[in-house]
Amino acid sequence: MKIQFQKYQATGNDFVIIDNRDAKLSFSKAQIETLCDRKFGVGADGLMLIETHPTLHFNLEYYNSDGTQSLCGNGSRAAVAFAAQLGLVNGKASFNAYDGEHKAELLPAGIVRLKMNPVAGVKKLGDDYFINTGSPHFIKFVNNVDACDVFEEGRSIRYSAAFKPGGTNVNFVECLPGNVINVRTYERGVENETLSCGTGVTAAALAAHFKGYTSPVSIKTKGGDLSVEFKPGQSGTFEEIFLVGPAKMVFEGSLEL
Ligand SMILES: N[C@@H](CCC[C@H](N)C(=O)O)C(=O)O
Repeated sequence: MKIQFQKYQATGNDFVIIDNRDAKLSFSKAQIETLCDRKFGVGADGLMLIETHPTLHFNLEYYNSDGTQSLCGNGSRAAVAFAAQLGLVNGKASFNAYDGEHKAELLPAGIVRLKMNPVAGVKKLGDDYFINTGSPHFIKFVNNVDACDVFEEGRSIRYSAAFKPGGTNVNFVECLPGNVINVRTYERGVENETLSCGTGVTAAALAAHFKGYTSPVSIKTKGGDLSVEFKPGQSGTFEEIFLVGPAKMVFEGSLEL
């Protein structure tokens, strides 16, 4: 079967996106792994299918490169840019994702401002935090993020007993002056460091709030810059959370599966 796809990147988190509005396609775990493989397939951190929704602009099915599903913040921003290119949305978008409904806005220069769902149940674990921003995130504050062994230390926390059975994504966060943080993330489901993780930088910005950082927090990642806006509520809750940053089409093609 020949499939048309587009490849997008959103601050270096990269995705294969397929228009599946005719609901003809479904993928096995093995097919997703091959498609996302950087030697045997197109190569991506995840696969996204854009599907129809009865009341919203579209339904988004997101798969990590190992075939598991969760909310992807950067993927959602890329999906909104893709939907605009399809002519499905114009300026503002509403869609359903793994954690429910989202709204987004397309801003000039390819910037997508994605509304995240409210956050509650923040856990402080010693000097670290665990925050679910649609996907689970462990936040570890460090003095020098460039010196971190993100793969080894991230993988060991991801598979630790405390987070079984689902596991967690792991973010290493360095606080910088001027309301800026620098974040590196080990991603569950990719099982490696990615260049940026949207739900991860969102969780990192919310955790930084407990250290005095205020909305909007500016975030540096290996894949580029993002910002996170939020309103803190009672007892460690947050609402009106927005993840803002670029998303760009890289190439399009077709593949045989
Ligand atoms: N890259 C994503 C996160 C994707 C989901 C995550 N790997 C998980 O399974 O929890 C993002 O930008 O949020």
